Amino acid sequence: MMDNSVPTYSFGGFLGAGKTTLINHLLRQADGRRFVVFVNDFGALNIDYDLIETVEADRIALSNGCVCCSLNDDLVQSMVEFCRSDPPDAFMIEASGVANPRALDASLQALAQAGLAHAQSRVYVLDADQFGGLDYADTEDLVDHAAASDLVVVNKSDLVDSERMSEITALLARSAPRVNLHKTSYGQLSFACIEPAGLKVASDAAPFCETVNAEAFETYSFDGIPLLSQTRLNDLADALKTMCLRAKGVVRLAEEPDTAFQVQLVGQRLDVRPLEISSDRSSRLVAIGWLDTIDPNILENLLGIDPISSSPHDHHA
Ligand SMILES: Nc1nc2c(ncn2[C@@H]2O[C@H](COP(=O)(O)OP(=O)(O)OP(=O)(O)O)[C@@H](O)[C@H]2O)c(=O)[nH]1
Repeated sequence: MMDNSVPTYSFGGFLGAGKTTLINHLLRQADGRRFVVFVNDFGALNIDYDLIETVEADRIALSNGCVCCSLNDDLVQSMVEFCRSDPPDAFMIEASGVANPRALDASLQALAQAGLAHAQSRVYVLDADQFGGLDYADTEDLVDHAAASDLVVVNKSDLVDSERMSEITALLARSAPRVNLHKTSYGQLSFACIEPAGLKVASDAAPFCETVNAEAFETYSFDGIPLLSQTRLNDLADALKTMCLRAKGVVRLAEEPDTAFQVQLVGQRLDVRPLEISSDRSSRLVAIGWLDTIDPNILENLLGIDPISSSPHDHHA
């Protein structure tokens, strides 16, 4: 029975660590296999959905909640439907950047018992540049989440020197000795590395645990943003840097209205570049921060519209 069940790869990691980038890199190695990718964005708009490349993959968006709690049932139901009607070669689940990776374990165990799908490997992406920049308790959380995975991908190696990278890998080796480690830049990892056969260490089965700190975050989502001048975009970037942990979206500039630009902010690092994947969707932005750090009036004024939704994380464990 297990033979027919669909292998499932799950991807966790803090806001902006590089989960989507890694998944896209892995999808480019699909080699004829059909993947169904579940993308869970934190916020009412699923920006990642547009950023996942879909050469041979189906994308399913799970928005406005978190697979760690409120969306778990939606995810399981959708996986069951695929397994019964049109099973893919594999599932990939990108958890939102605020999810505890353990929260998927119970669902995957239930699907395995039903002979439908099973956890193939649990991948955790760590941002080498941001790691340690959060406060102590949050850094502990990341290490704890990493320890609950089979494989930790220490990403953004291009942004840190070798000494810093060695400190991070030494810390992980001490705190999470039973996970496999890979260092990457832009998620450039061979698919073979995430296969069980590619894992050198057999990790402990992580106990299911309901602790998530997701309610510590708030998010504001804006849809239908009018054309922005370059100056307005610069002011927006400055405001986001002071208030947010993470922002992402697609905007259009008055100076170049036919080009959609993707906006990516992780910590203080801002990246604005033309969107490679064509999108006819409206201009959108999601801003995520710690609770009570975002002033929505400032964003409303800069964007010229009200948020379509704002929420502290709606946490129902
Ligand atoms: N310099 C550098 N930037 C990277 C690397 N990997 C990803 N990025 C950039 O970091 C930003 C966030 O990457 P994503 O792949 O969207 O991160 P994510 O974990 O999916 O983000 P959330 O789902 O919002 O939590 C984007 O601007 C990426 O281009 C890397 O290795 N080096």
